[in-house]
Amino acid sequence: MTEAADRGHDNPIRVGVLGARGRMGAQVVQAVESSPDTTLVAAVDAGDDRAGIVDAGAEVVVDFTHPDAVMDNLRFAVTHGVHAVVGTTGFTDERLATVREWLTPEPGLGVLIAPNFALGAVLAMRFAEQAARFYPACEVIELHHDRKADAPSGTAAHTARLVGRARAAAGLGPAPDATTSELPGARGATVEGVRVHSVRLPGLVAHEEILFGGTGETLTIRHDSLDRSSFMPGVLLGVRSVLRRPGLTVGLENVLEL
Ligand SMILES: NC(=O)C1=CN([C@@H]2O[C@H](COP(=O)(O)OP(=O)(O)OC[C@H]3O[C@@H](n4cnc5c(N)ncnc54)[C@H](OP(=O)(O)O)[C@@H]3O)[C@@H](O)[C@H]2O)C=CC1
Ligand SMILES: O=C(O)C1=N[C@H](C(=O)O)C[C@H](O)C1
Repeated sequence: MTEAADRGHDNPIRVGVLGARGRMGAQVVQAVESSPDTTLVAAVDAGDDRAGIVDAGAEVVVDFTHPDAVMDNLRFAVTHGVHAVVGTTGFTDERLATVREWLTPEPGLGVLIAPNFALGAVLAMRFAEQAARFYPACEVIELHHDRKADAPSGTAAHTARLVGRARAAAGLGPAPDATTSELPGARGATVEGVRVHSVRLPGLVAHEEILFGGTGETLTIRHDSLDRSSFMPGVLLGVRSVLRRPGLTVGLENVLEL
C-alpha cells in the first residue's frame, strides 16, 4: 500500500497554500478543503506572514504566486523542512540547479515543480516529444487570458525544450525557414531552436498548440484548459506524491509515470 493510500480523513495531509487569494490559489484552497485526505492549515498571500505555514505544522506547501516570488518561498519551505508542490512559472535550468543545491542537505524532503498540472497538457507535451523526431519543423502557439504575467507560458517553454532536445537527439538541424525580412517579434521567441508564439485575450484560460510540418502534411496537438478546475486533480496528486518523492521532481509526467 502506498503512503498516499494511508492518509485518510482521520490523518489528512496538512497543507499550506501560498498565493491563496490568487486565481489558482483560491481554487487550490477549495480543492484541499474538499478532499478527504488533505486539510488546509494555512492560507497565505502577498503581505501575509508566511511563518504561519510553519506555525500551523504544514507538511506540504503549494505555491501559485509569481515568478519573482517563488524562489524565496521555496527556499523558505526547504529551510523549514516543508515539502513543496510548485505550479508557479519562471523555472530556468539555473533555478532548478539552485533548488537541487538547497535540497542536498535535506535528503528526506521532496519538491515537485510542474509547469502544468492538467492531465491533457502533460499528455500533449509527451506526445509532442514523441512526434518531434519525425518532422523537420515544429512551432508552438500558447494562448492565455489577458491577466497572465509571463510570456511565453511555462508550459510552452517546457514543451519547446522537450521538442528541441528530442530534435537534437535525432540529429535534426534547424527547421526550414526562408524568412529574410520580418517585423521584430513576427516569428515569435526561440526556445531550444523551437519558435514559440504567445496570444493574450480576455475569455481564454490556458491553451496550447504544437504544430508539426512535414512532406505534404501537418500534425497539430492541441490542449485546452477551459476552467482552472482542470489543474486540481494534478495538484492533489502532487500533494499526495511529494511526501514519498525525496529530492526535486520536475514535471507531473514523472508522477504519472508516463
Ligand atoms: N502549473 C500549473 O498548472 C499552473 C501554473 N500557473 C502559474 O501560477 C502562477 C500564479 O497564477 P495565477 O493564480 O493566475 O496568478 P494570480 O496573480 O491570480 O495569483 C497569484 C497570487 O499570489 C500572490 N503573491 C504574490 N507574491 C506572493 C508571495 N511572495 N507570497 C504569497 N503570495 C504572493 C498574489 O498577490 P498580489 O496579486 O497582491 O501580488 C496573488 O494573490 C503563475 O506563475 C502561473 O503561470 C497557473 C495556472 C496553472
Ligand atoms: O498563468 C496561467 O494561467 C497558466 N500558467 C501556466 C503556464 O505558464 O504554463 C500553466 C497554464 O498554462 C496556465
